[in-house]
Amino acid sequence: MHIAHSIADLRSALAGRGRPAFVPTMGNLHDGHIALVRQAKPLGDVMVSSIFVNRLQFLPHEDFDSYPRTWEADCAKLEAAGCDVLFAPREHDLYPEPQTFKVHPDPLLADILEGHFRPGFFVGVSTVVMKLFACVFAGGAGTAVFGRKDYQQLMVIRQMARQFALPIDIVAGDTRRAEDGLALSSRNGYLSPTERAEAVQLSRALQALASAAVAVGADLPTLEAQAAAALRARGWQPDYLTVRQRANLLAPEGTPQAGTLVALGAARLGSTRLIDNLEF
Ligand SMILES: Nc1ncnc2c1ncn2[C@@H]1O[C@H](COP(=O)(O)OP(=O)(O)OP(=O)(O)O)[C@@H](O)[C@H]1O
Ligand SMILES: CC(C)(CO)[C@@H](O)C(=O)[O-]
Ligand code: BAL
Repeated sequence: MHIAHSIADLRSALAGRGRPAFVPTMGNLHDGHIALVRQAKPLGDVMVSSIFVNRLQFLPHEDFDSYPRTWEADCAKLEAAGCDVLFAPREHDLYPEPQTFKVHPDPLLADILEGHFRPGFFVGVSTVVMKLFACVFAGGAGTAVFGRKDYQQLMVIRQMARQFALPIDIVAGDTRRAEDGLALSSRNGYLSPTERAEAVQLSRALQALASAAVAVGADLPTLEAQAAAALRARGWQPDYLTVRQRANLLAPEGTPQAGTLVALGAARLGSTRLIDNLEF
């Protein structure tokens, strides 16, 4: 596996290697990331991953400084999974001057849910992903794989690729879970043992919300409030638990078609903020 820290080194490592299949990450890799790498590998001629903790997508009070950085273990996992080129720029390699040009996604999609509770988050994500794409796909077309766990992020990136006519196929990877059902996430490492045992309740709450939502005469706002109250009673601080249309993340209107909805949730357990979702 070739490790490139600079854009110039990345481009020379990729020159003449064909179409990249790309998996961007913030490192501290777990089996969810590695599943994306394995899924991406046959989708291109050269498998590229990136590790970059992107300051632009963190609010000042968030965990940019404490975000887990596990460089040696990450390299070993990527190499074992068949990654050909790892792009790991330092901050000044990717942002040699202040990034004043930014990608501003559609507020209808990006200022709700995650974007409401993390203002500016999707500007930071879209900007860095556009820049990573410019670095990795300099030679032309390819494929990039993103996890469904970050459901809204996947939708924002898809819309960005479509509206900018980027020659990049955006492919979704399923959410990998621990045995108890907790979605794997780098931030799970912040949980105490007691919190870790409790953490699966977020996905259970989404399952219960989804089941209740399909009952005849279900009143979604009431069910959503009840789902949040049930988590609050267990010691969580929910940001949202909600049922939305998969197509646009807006609230469903009328009687939705089967298989068009998604339950999404974000909640804090102690100081750890977790997200999850369930299509139904
Ligand atoms: N459990 C998972 N299964 C599949 N893909 C995942 C999973 N968790 C994260 N991903 C995907 O991996 C890519 C990189 O995500 P990231 O490095 O932020 O990991 P993360 O575990 O989600 O971290 P965080 O805890 O910071 O949200 C994203 O496309 C994300 O959706
Ligand atoms: C896509 C991404 C690598 C951009 O920093 C990040 O948001 C992530 O890891 O999901
Ligand atoms: N997993 C998406 C990146 C973030 O939470 O900052």
